[in-house]
Amino acid sequence: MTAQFPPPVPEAEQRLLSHEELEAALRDIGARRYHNLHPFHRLLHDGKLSKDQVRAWALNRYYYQAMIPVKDAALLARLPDAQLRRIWRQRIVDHDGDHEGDGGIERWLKLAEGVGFARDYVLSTKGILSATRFSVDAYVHFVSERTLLEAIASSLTEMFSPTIISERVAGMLKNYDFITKETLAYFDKRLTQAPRDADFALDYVKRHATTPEMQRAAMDALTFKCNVLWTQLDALYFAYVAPGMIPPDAWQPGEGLVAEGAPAAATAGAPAAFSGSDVPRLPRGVRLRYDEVRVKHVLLAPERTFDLDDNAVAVLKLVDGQNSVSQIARTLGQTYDADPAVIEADILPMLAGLAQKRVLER
Ligand SMILES: O=C(O)c1cc(C(=O)O)c2c(n1)C(=O)C(=O)c1cc(C(=O)O)[nH]c1-2
Repeated sequence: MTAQFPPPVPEAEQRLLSHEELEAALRDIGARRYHNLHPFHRLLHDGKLSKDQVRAWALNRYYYQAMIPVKDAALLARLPDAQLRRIWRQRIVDHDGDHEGDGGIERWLKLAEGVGFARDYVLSTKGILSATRFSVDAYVHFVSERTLLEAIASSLTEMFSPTIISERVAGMLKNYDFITKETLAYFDKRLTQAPRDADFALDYVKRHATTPEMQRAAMDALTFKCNVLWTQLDALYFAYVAPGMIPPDAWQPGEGLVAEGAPAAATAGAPAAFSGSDVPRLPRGVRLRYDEVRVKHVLLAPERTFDLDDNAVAVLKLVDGQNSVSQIARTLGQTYDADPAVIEADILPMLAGLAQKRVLER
């Protein structure tokens, strides 16, 4: 196939834009490509996502938050003068805080805990989508490798973030009963931090993009960054909305959560009791198997085997990640001609016991 010649660059794009024209061109990029336009955000803000889909967003976005100060440290290291470094270092403080328990990363962890995650699971980043990692890492590399002007221009998406943040906070509070103001506290500070940062970066770009090529490079950097944000939402949509193809090793609903009703301090310890509406499932790597030698069913977990009594086997055969505890009890009630309520009362402690041994989750 023959490559097409690139279209000739229109005259207007080759001349130096005034500061106002440059700002208008940058804003136009945001108006067409910022992630407020992405269908995943529309669903998120309009209350159309399930709790698990909101969890997937919170979990993946943690990686972005965690890497922002790494990106800013890479940029800081390239700034040639003390005054610029003094200004830029505030961004690192905003995210890392001045002491333990402070800062944006900590507040994002609170958000993730607020939707049910165990802190250690979020910190491990093991459940995030590869596409999240790729895009965020691409941002860090871009800032490390491109010109300072491009690195600073790539942060200009923040010009558009106060609008999306206000819309998101209002929409999520209105539409999800599991979201509280405390859960979303992360965004409070961003409403003042983002405009401050964006104003500085915009001023820098206007003053330092002194040729048409440099202005074009700044616009391309902002476009790149819009794509960094957009790609993360594409991946979330594909995995958790439609077609719902969760890649191997990425977070599966039910994983990494603190059992509902359990106090936060018990995070790393035992999961709390199940209720009838919970949908139990076997964690990744755990399987129900018939052991030919022992002539009985066992639960196979990595490097462990659990013996099961007949009742547990009957229940576990119905654990498929779809049936709730009450549905399982009803099916068993029909099979054994017994009262489902009595069965449910019997199996709830059994399920909690299995969860305690980490061979069952919801
Ligand atoms: O909630 C959002 O939609 C959103 C967007 C952006 C952005 O536009 O890059 C940032 C943030 N939040 C944010 O919280 C944040 O700390 C941040 C830092 C940066 C950056 O590029 O340095 N962008 C953003």
